[in-house]
Amino acid sequence: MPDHYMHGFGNEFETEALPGALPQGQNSPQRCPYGLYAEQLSGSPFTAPRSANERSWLYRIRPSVKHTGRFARISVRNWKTAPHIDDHGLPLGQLRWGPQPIPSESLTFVTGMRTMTTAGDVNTQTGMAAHLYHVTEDMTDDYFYNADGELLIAPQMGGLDIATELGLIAIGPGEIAVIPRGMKFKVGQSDGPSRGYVCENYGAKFTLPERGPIGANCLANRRDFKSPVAWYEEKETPCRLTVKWCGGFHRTEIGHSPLDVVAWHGNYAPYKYDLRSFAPVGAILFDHPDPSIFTVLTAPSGEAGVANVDFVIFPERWLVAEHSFRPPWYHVNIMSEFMGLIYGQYDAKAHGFLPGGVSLHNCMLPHGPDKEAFDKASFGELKPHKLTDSLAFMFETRYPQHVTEYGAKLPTLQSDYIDCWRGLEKNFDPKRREWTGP
Ligand SMILES: O=C(O)Cc1cc(O)ccc1O
Repeated sequence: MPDHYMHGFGNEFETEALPGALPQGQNSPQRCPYGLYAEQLSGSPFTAPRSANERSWLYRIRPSVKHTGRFARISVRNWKTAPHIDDHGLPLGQLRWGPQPIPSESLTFVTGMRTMTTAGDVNTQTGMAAHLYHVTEDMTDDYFYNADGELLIAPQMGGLDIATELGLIAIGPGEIAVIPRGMKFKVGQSDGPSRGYVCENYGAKFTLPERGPIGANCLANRRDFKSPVAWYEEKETPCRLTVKWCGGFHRTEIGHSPLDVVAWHGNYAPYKYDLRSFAPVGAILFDHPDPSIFTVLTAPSGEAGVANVDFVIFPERWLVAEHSFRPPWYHVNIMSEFMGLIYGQYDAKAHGFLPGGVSLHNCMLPHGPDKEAFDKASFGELKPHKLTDSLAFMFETRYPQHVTEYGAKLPTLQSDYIDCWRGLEKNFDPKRREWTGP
């Protein structure tokens, strides 16, 4: 199959599904080719600095005003939006959930969204929500857009075909897609039921982190991001468009597909990225560096170095550090960490943290390797070791993450999670500086 993507991050792309559909030399000609309508989709205010200014020009069969009619409010039960604090009574604690079985009921990407945590406030465009999704039904005539934020989608099981206004994106486990705020799309399954994780980012868009002294290469390289070429659906049959707006869901009935963009140019576009193309940089002599070295994408908050949300991965890599405790160290921090596992095992928790599961280490709650990982790392031979079959990730935000009622009541919540640290004993002996074991 030909690669129907254009490579690069934040590029100024140009693409047309019909030859000559893209107006030449101007954005808004008196009459567009093929009788198309010109429309600008702005992801930033007009006046945002050039480096953060994002907009695309869409040449479409009908303007978006024809893709919305009168709205009716609908309920999408388990998709919650910050500020949202449920009174479920779950006490403070480090939390972990096992994976959930794929439900037997019919669920689309929208109705199958289950919010685990919310943080910040959608009304001030700060914060995020962490969701789990289950898809068992395609959104054939159902379309959706999210005015509340962009969606970072990370399948854990089964693939997704995402048809967006700007083109088609296919992703599977190990890949992510990011759908910008305000972009219409629908989701189908590519190989049976799918489940995975979503970060809904209410804040400034995800961008690539600065590399500082690392230089011009490694981590997530721009060329590995892919945006789709133009594609359109000319469908003149009843369709529904659902809009999520400040936490509410609103539906409108239309007589055609809203995915009718025949050509587009600009830098406000959906994209996909294969997490296995991330080039990790790490400790090649000693110690365990801060996990920020594995930041794939960061959504800044306006305060330097303080992310609205970071998307961090823990990929396959070589562990070579000498005389060092190699797994994550014990940690108490201001940021709130939602973690998921796409496949394999995570080195700080070989058991209990399972693919499709979740752990939540909220603001200023201690966490770190379990007893088993501590013992292995403290007494294992420190020869070079390749960490294989492992892909975990973290949505890390400056805002505390509030667990929803749904998350609090899930039967997969592991009430014994705290016990993974129970076996950590007092080893301190003021008379013995060299500690060789219990
Ligand atoms: O395992 C975790 O919970 C996340 C984590 C990873 C790491 O490399 C260092 C600290 C940390 O909290």
